[in-house]
Amino acid sequence: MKKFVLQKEEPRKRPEDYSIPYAELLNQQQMDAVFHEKGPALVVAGAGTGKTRTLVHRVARLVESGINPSNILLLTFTRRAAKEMLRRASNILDERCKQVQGGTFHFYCSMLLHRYSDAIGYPSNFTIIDTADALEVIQFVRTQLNLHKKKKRFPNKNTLLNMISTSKNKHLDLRIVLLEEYPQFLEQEEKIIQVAEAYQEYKEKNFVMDFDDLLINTRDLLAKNDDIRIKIASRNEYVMVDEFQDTNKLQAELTELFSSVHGNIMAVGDDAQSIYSFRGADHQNIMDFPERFKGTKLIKLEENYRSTPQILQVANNLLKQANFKFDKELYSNNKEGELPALVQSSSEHDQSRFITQALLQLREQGKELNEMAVLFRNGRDSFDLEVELNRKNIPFVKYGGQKFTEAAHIKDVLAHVRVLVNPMDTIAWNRVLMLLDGIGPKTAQDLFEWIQLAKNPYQLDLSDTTSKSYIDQLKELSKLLVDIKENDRSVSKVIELIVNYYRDFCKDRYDDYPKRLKDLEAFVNVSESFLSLPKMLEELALDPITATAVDTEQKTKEEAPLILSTIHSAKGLEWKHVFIIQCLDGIIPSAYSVEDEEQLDEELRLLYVAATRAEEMLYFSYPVLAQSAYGDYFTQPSRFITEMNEELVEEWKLIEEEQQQQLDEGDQKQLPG
Ligand SMILES: Nc1ncnc2c1ncn2[C@@H]1O[C@H](COP(=O)(O)OP(=O)(O)OP(=O)(O)O)[C@@H](O)[C@H]1O
Repeated sequence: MKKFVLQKEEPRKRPEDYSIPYAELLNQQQMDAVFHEKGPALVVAGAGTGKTRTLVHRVARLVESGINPSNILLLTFTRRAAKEMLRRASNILDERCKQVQGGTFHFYCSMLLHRYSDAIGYPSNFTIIDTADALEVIQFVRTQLNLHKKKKRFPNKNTLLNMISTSKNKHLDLRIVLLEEYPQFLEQEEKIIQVAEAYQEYKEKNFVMDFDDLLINTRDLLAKNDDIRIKIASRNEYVMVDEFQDTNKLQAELTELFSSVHGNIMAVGDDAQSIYSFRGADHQNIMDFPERFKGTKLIKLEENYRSTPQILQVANNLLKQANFKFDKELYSNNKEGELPALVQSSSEHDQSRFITQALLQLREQGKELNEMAVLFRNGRDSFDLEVELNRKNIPFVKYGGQKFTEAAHIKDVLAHVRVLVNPMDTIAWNRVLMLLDGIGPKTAQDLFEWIQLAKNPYQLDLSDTTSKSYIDQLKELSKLLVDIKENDRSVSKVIELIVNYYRDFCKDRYDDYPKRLKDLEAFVNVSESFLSLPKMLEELALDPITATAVDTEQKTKEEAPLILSTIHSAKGLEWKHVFIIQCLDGIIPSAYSVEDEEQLDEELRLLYVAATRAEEMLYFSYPVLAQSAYGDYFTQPSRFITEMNEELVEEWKLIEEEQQQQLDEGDQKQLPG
C-alpha cells in the first residue's frame, strides 16, 4: 500500500502575526473588514468613520498575508483616490502595494478593451472621447442630418447626449426614455432616434468610444466570452470597490463579472453621501448588494473620527431633514469644539471680505492655508471670492471648475495628437483643419474624405488644391504631422513641436492668449509623465488634468495654497476649518431641485457631504442681497440651514470697523464720570 502524507494546514495568520499593529490602529468593526477573508462583504459607513483608512489597511493586510498584489483590484471613484490609497498602503507596508491594480471602472474597462479589442471588433488604437468631444460629435451628426435649423424646437446637443446616455445606461429603449423623461420632445421622436443612430454609427466608423461605451462594451465582452471572463476574473482574487453609493447599475453588474471566479468582493459606501444621481448613479445599488451577492457579510462603521461632536450634530440634523430617512446617527469621541457658525452678510462681496479676513486671522493664529477650505455648490459661486483672495495675495487652487484639458486651446493641441493616433477621427481632423485660414466645415469634410482614402493620411500635398488660399498652411501642417510620424520622439518633445506650430494660431484666435500660451508651456511639462501618445490620450480622457494640478505644480515653491472646491470635488477630503459659502435657496438646494423630493434629498446629501469635511470648525455663510442684471434683490437662506436652532449653530453678525468704533465711542460716552 502506498502512503500519502497529508501536510498540516498552515494556521491562518492572526492579527498579532503581522508586522503592522492593525489592532492598535483600527477599531473592532474596521478590523472585521480588514481581516474579512473570503466571500462578499459590504461595509456601510457614515462620513469620517474610516472607510478609506479601512481600505488602505485591507490592501496592506492582503499583500502582507502573501497575496500577489497584482491579483488585487481596487476600484475607486477617481484615479487620484486609487493612487493615494496605494501610496498610503505602501507607506505602512512596502512598495509591493503599488503593484495592486487600481483605478476607476472606466480606466480598468478601457485597459481590458484595448487588450481584447479583437473580440469586440475594434482596432486596438481606438480612442476615447470625453463628454465635450461627444457633444461635438452629436453636433456634427445633427448638422449632417440637417436637423440643426429646424423650425420646431429640437433638443440641444446636451439634452440629446443625456437622452442617449440614459437609454444606454438604464438599458431602456430610447422611446421609453422620451416618454418618461422628455415628453415635450415626443413629437420629434423619429428625428431623435435618427441622431442616436447616426451617433452610434459615427463612433463605430471612426473607432472611438464614449464613456458609456467603455462600460457597456466591457459588460458585453465579459458576458459573451466566457473564456475571457474566466481569465480576467481568475486574476482578480480580491476585488474592492470604494464609494459604491455612486456607482450605476452597469458598474454593479461589472463588479459581479470582475469577481465572478473567486467571489471575494468587498464594497464600501455610504448611502447618505450619494451625490451623483445626475450621472446615473443609483444609491439603491448599496441596498441591493446583499441580494446580488448571496451570503454577504455586513459590516457597519459608526464612530466618526474626523469631526467635533458639534459638527456631527449639524450633520445628523441634515440627515433627519431628508424625505428618504437614513437609519444613521454619527457620533464621535473627539474633543468638544465650538458651535458651527451661521454667518449672514449684507452682500456677496461682504461675504468674500469675511472669508478672506477670517482666513488671514486663522493664519496668524498658526493654521496653514491648506488646512482650510471654502466649498460651494457651483463653480461660479466663488468668482467674487477669487477676486478678493487675489487682491489680498492669498494663494489658492480651485477644484472642480473647468478641466484644464477641456479648455479650447488645449483641445486644439490634443486634436493634433488624436489624428496622429487615430487617422479615422473625423472630429479631430475637423478641428485641426479648421484652424487653417480659408477652411470651413465643408472644405474640412472634403479634405477628410480625401484623407480617408489616402495611402498616407498625413501627406497632405493635394495637387488639385494648389490654387487654394490654404495650400501653404496645409503644407506646414503636413510637414509637422509627417515629421512626428516618422521620428521616434518622447511625448513631451512631440507636444512641444505641436505647441510651437500652434502658437500663432492661438495668438490670432484668443484675446487672452498670454494666459493660454502659459498653459501650453505647462502642458509640455505635464506631458513628460506619459509613456506614449495613445496612453496619454487614454489617461487624459479618463482622468483629465484639473487646472489645479497645473497651478499647484507652478506654486509648489510658495506657501501651500488654500483650497476652493465645489462640493462634488470635495468628496473624500477633510480640512480643519471648512467654510460653505452661498448657502442660499436656489443655490443649495438648486432652483431645479425644489419641485422634486428626490432631487431635494440629493441636495441635502450634498450639504451633508460638505459639512462632514470639517474637523474643527464649520461655517455656513450667505448674503442677504444678491446682484443681478435687473438690480439687487433679497435672497432666502438655504431651507436646510434655517431648520437649525441656536443649539446647533451660532449666528455671527458682521460689523464694519467704523460701526464698531462708533459703538465703542458710544460706550465710552456712557461711562460714568
Ligand atoms: N480607528 C481610527 N483611529 C484613529 N483615527 C481614525 C480611525 N479611523 C479613521 N480615523 C481618522 O478619521 C478620519 C476619517 O477617516 P477616513 O477619511 O478614512 O474616513 P471616510 O469614511 O473615508 O470618510 P468620508 O467618507 O467622509 O470621506 C481620518 O483622519 C482618519 O485618519
